[in-house]
Amino acid sequence: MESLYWLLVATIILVIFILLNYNDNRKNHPPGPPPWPIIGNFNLIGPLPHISLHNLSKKYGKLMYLKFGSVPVVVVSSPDMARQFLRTHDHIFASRPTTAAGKHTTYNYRAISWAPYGPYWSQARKIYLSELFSSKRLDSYEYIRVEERNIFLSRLHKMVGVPIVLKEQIKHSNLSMISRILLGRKYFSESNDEKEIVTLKEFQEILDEWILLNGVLNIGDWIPWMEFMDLQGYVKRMKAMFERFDRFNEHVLQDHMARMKAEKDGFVAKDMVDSLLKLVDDPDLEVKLDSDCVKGLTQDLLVGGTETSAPVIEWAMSELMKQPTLIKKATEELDRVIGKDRWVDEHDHPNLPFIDSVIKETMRLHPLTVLLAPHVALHDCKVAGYDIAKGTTIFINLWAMGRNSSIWDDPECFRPERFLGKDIDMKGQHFELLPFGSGRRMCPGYNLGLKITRSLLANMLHGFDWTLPDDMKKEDINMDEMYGSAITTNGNLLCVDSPYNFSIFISLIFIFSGNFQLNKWKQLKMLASKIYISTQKPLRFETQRANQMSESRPMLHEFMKIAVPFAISYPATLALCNLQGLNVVLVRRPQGVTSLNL
Ligand code: HEM
Repeated sequence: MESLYWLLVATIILVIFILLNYNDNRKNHPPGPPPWPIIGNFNLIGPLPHISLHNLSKKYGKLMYLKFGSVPVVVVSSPDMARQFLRTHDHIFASRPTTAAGKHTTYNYRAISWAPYGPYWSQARKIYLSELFSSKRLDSYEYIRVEERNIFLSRLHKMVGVPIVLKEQIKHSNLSMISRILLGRKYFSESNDEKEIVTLKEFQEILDEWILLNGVLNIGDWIPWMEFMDLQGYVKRMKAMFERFDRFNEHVLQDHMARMKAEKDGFVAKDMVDSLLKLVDDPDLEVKLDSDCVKGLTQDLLVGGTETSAPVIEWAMSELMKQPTLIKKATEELDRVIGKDRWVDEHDHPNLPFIDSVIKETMRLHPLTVLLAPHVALHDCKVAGYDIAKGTTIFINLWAMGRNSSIWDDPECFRPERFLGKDIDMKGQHFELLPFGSGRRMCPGYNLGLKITRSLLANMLHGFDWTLPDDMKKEDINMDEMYGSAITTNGNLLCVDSPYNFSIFISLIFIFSGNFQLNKWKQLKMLASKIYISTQKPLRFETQRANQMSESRPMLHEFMKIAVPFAISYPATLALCNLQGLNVVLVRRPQGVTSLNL
């Protein structure tokens, strides 16, 4: 009797499934595996979905049709098909699906990353372009990138010989850079002395959690009637993470609003939040902005600017450490083009084709967003003769495209030389390499992302030798992927070895007049640090008046903290100080001078 009951239930489910799929089955879909009732093809998707989909595409082809739960999904695994979706029919596929992440972690789709295609999204992209990503704006923030780059390099100097998790150091630098550009200053504390609303560690935890939760396959998004159960617990985590993120965003907003209120008509926008706030009452805007929009749009950039370059650089370094000959080639190029007496600047990048090829090769084998961000069809459409229904989610499998042997020779091998002399850029024009996507939804921050990535990677290679910790071999480098909206490694340990390249001398002249309150030792430390993080060019500071002196003191204190260990412990350093008037020359040579000469 009981078995008859279960047979009846199974038959009813089957009939409902057949009826629901009747219309669907009459369509000319791309090939794909047959779906199961309720779960669709979820049974074929493992913990790294891009790899499962890559394996399936070997059987079903470059355009593949699946069901994730009840949602139709098309997976694209070739450049010619990617072109169809991101260029030929871009206007149809420029929207995003509705997801729990969009609702619970981006102020109900007010951040543009999950915003549906439409007036709000297009207005926000225009604001981004004019306020942040235009060449003029990007140039105006170059000084911040240079300052933060130097602080990053000086932090590395301090860590000589100590195994570090590189990714964390780079994220720290990215976060500092992007916070200063967007928020005007860092709103997180880096040491116990500072009191901010979050510590660096807490803020990084929030961002990491955001990245993870915005990339997961949340069952409720695909099987809507199961949404309330939150089977994987992701929605609960989203809400908890968002509460912390919003507390931070709200604090930043209130801080900016207070200045705006205090300065009234004299208020001048100094950063992105200011610019957005000024637009809140703009009657000319097609879609009105409220404070959640300001927070959502700022949050998008904070995440995009912080959680992107770090994994790319970490992948690049992990690959390079496996092939030391590549590091040699990169440093030869840097020595030849940059020389040994300065850091690499942004305007040098066009002259560093090998470094550029390393970045392209990294993005080919380890694209950050392996399946791009999901796109969704706004209308029914035909692509390559197949029917694609309104509401279908499109995944462009960049990971599979990077491993396609009909496009790339020996695709599993990390070989930057393959890009040398080839006209393949990363700006969405060459569909075999789309790390930033292409078309309307392409990453708006690609230029900034590339500037930061190139600059940090080139200077890390230019300024330091890199080794693995003592007990580690090349084979032990962890290349396992951690899934999220950005794919990253587990965080390899690397050692910053000796500072590498600089046989140059640096001269620095401080001329102070008036009474200098700090003792001589502090002065020396200050100098050393200033010299240390300088761009290796002769540098001249003149401070004529006491008030100017006090203005520069906090900055000098900061330098001091950074450089003490370097100045006193680094053998190839000579500092000559004339402490009356503080006239200093510091010389560093790898094989030359061996003591710190006071
Ligand atoms: C190496 C660095 C970066 C990589 C590889 C990268 C990659 C991507 C990709 C693949 C997309 C999705 C494109 C699509 O849906 O077709 C995207 C979107 C986005 N990126 Fe980036 N990105 C980087 C840096 C940045 C930076 C520095 C920012 C901002 C400061 C940023 C902000 C955004 C935003 C706001 C979107 C959403 C755009 C939209 O939906 O219209 N990204 N990024």
